[in-house]
Amino acid sequence: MLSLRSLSVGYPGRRRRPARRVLEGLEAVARPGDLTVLIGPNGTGKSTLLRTLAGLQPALEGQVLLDGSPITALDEVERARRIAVVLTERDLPALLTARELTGLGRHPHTGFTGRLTAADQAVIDWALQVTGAAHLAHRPVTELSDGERQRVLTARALAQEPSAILLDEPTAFLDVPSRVALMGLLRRLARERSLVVVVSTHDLELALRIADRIWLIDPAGALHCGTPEELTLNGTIGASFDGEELTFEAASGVFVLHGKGRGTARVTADGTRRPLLERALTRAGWHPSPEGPADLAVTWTGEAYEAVRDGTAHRFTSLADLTDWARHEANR
Ligand SMILES: Nc1ncnc2c1ncn2[C@@H]1O[C@H](COP(=O)(O)OP(=O)(O)OP(=O)(O)O)[C@@H](O)[C@H]1O
Repeated sequence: MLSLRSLSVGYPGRRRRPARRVLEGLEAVARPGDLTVLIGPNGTGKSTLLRTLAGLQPALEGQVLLDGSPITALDEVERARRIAVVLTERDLPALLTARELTGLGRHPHTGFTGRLTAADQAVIDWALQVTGAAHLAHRPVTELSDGERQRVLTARALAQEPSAILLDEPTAFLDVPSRVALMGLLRRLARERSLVVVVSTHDLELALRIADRIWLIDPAGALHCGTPEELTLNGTIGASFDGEELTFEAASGVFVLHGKGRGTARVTADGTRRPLLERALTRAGWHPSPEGPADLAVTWTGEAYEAVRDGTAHRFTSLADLTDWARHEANR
């Protein structure tokens, strides 16, 4: 269990530079077996918090406890055995291959000689395999793409076989299927190995779908903890991320952009055509209104789209023509 007790994080003052207190009075718990996802707008302090949890920078106040012991009481080797961290590093040691870099994760376990046993090699193979980096094993790390490097850094953390793993935006450079796969892997590892996993991301939609627990830092610096559904239902997600032109729609779990001059649109269509039509009309500047009167009614007849606006019917055989027209009408 990783616990935050009255924790304040930030940067101490130096010479003429005043101290910068980024977050204060944090109370939270990340349980083994859970995927805990840290979200929050830019600059709210996610990286600062993760670095503090990893012991890479001192807390300004309060404590971080791992299984009840303050992390400041652990010596460096013990801390490296128990906590792995994946930061958004770009400067990696030159001349190392991806496999050698992953092997560095074994160092806290290899003792004085640093020699890797067959068991260590097996862990390294496993870590490269599960992160989808096995094919990169012999490539120099300095020649990897951003996404490839991210996989290898994650492999290094797994090779450490820690009890807690902290990752700062590990999905940032990954393509969409790989993002989902990595988050899925982290959740599986949390469950199977009873690991504490705390991962930050800007991918709110994925976070809300996959996290067991969310830690949300709001723009005022308060930390909210709960399941994705709790934080959605109590309005915390909306209050933190909604903007003038963007709303988080709880039911669909996606952000919706709304334009100016929007009216309501009712869609009649079967199957997946209906939500797709609603999405296309939303993009065109209309607000879907499943029931009741609407400014625009669109019906899929089986052959064409019939749109009724101000008592006049218009017929479109293609969705592109319908949305072009709807966009024009929305701005009329
Ligand atoms: N070395 C530093 N010294 C002083 N202030 C810093 C330092 N590093 C970051 N900050 C400030 O601390 C605040 C939090 O930064 P942090 O990088 O933790 O935010 P974040 O939530 O991870 O942001 P992002 O989503 O953009 O990655 C920001 O205002 C940032 O300017």
